[in-house]
Amino acid sequence: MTNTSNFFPKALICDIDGTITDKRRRINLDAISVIRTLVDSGIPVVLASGNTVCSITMLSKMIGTDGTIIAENGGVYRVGFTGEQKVCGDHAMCWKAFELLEDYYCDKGIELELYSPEYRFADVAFARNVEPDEVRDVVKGMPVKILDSGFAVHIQSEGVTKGSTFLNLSKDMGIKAEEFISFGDSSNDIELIKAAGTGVAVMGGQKEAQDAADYVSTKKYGDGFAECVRKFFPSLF
Ligand SMILES: O=C(O)COP(=O)(O)O
Ligand SMILES: [Mg+2]
Repeated sequence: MTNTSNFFPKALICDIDGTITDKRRRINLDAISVIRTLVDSGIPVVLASGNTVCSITMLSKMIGTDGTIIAENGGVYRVGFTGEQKVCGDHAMCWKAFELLEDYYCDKGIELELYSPEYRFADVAFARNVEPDEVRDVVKGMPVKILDSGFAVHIQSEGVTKGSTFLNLSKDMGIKAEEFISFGDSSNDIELIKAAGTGVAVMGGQKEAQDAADYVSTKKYGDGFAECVRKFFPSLF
C-alpha cells in the first residue's frame, strides 16, 4: 500500500467505464468536477478506455481535458485532439478470432453482438452475454488476448494493453510513467495500474484490478475515483 503523503503525481490517467462512472455507466458528476480541478491546475489528465476514439474524444471535449487518449484498450492512442492517431496491433487477426467465435457460438444458438465495429481500428468488442473464460478457450493458440472490462468482451492483439500503450504515450507526452497516477476498475486495467508510479483500483469493480493496485478506494466506482484524487492531490482541494 502506497503512503499517499510520499507520492506527488505530475499527471493522471484513468479508465472510463466503472472508474469515472457508476456500475451502469452513468458518468459520476464528482469525478468530472475533480478532473476539471486537475486540468485547471495544469495537471494533464488522460482518458484510457476500451471505448472507441470517437466516443472518448467527445467525452474529453465535454469534460474539458486536452484530448490525450488511449482507446480500444491500448489499440489506439493520440496526444491532444489534433495529434497523430497511432494504431497498435493486428486488427485483421482480431477479426479472424471473432469469426471463429461467431461460428462456435452460432452452433450453440448464441449470437454475438458487436459493439461499434465501424468505429474501431484495432480491437473487436462485443456484448458480455458469453463467459470470457470460454471465449479464451475457443481462441486458444491464436496471437490474441481476450479482455473483460466488465462491460464488454474485447479481442485485442497479443502484447497490446492499456499499459503497453501508456508507456509509448507517456514518452510522447514527455512525462515519465513513474510520474503518473493511474486508475481503473477491471482486469483490462491491470497493466495500466501496474505501469504508473502509483496504481489505484476503485472499489466495486473486479478483484483482479484491486490485487494489482498500490491503493484501493474505500468508496465505489466514480465516488472512489474522486475520493482518491482528493487524497493524492491534497494541495488542490
Ligand atoms: O469499452 C469497454 O469495454 C469499457 O471500457 P473501460 O472500462 O475500459 O472504459
Ligand atoms: Mg473500466
